[in-house]
Amino acid sequence: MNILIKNGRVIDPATKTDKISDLYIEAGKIKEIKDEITPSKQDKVIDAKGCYVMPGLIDLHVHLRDPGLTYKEDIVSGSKAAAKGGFTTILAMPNTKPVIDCADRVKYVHNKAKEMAPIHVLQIGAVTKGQAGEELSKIKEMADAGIPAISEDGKSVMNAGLYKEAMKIAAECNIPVFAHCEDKSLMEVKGCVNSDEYTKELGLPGISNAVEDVIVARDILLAKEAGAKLHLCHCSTKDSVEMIRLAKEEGLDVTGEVCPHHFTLTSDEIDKDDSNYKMNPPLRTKEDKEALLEGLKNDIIDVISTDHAPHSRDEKNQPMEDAPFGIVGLETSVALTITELVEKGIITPMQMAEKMSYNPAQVIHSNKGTLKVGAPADVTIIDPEKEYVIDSMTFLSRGKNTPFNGWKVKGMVKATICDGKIAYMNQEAAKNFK
Ligand SMILES: NC(=O)N[C@@H](CC(=O)O)C(=O)O
Ligand SMILES: [Zn+2]
Ligand SMILES: [Zn+2]
Repeated sequence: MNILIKNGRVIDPATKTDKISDLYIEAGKIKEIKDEITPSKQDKVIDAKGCYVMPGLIDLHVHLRDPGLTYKEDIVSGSKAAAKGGFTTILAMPNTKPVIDCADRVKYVHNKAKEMAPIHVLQIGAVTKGQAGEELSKIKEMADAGIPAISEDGKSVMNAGLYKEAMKIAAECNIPVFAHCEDKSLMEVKGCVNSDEYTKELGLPGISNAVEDVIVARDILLAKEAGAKLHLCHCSTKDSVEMIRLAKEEGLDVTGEVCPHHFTLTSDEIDKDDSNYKMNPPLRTKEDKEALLEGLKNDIIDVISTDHAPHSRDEKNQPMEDAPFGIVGLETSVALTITELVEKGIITPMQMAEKMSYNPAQVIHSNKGTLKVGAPADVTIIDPEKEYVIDSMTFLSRGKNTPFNGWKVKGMVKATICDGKIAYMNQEAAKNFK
């Protein structure tokens, strides 16, 4: 099937293109971008007037919960939710049951995804066996099986010597290390929200900035000595941003990601009785959020990822202290990025394409994230003017745990095309789809 996308605003960071054009997809590849392309009879035509046409979005940080925790999500439900959210590639974190720490488990995810997912799913390998922090997992074997990165996400590897060994192996395999930065020994017992005046008033135990910051500092120093490429997950504090700035200034191979909830909400907006405001790291102060926004604006922060962390209703339906950390994000990320960042003039649409597609591709040394002629036809079409109200009941994800239910937002995914095939098409858009 050949697809002609008409009259869209084609935004491609790789070629520095930002122009109203037609884009033609043939045999799964980008064939041509021109002012005006005339469709032949058998072509599918998508009217993209008023829409961004971006390289397919890439989410470096997703929890698919498969294997073992599929009551929360699985590869099929998660990848369908991702396609609806505009993503053509997602990276799955290895904190499943069992943990993904050997090649066979990587292959299980890749094979199931190839068979059943509408988009590309890449499985990340754990740093240590069973994420127990004691013995390294089979990193080389997993690298041969195609992992794009290693990560202990959900926790930090507290044994710095062991972590440095892992970093050296990752460097040899030419894959990055994705770091979840958290020193649990620094947080209050049952810490569940940021440590500040407001949460103290609420009587909730806290997680201070240092819980994150000391490990960010450590991991940058370890990566420097190990010669590894380090990607810092879900940065939430102002000092994280500052340390990434310094690392970059020094020429280290360090990148940072921020999640929509951290650039949208602050700790003083937490509803004490709603654990959908509980995630790790926690919502921080206005000062931290400002630093994240500044980091996004001046490109210290390279990547916007979701940290999509689905949990069941029963699990989340517990008091703040007892509920698990995490919220879903695949189906709200584009709207929050447009509403909070693009509309407010913090980043340009070009920067949005960089942080949600081109830069994530660069982090994992992928040739995706571009609309160059000849590239695989992974394309996302977004209507930035479309206003709607977020309704978690319409999510394709099994997880409905979001603090953004009922929020009025702007920016809707119209279509997601993966390898030249329609992975998702918005109902309304489908009506005009010839
Ligand atoms: N972010 C979260 O709050 N939760 C994640 C773990 C993680 O990303 O650290 C999860 O797996 O549920
Ligand atoms: Zn994490
Ligand atoms: Zn995570």
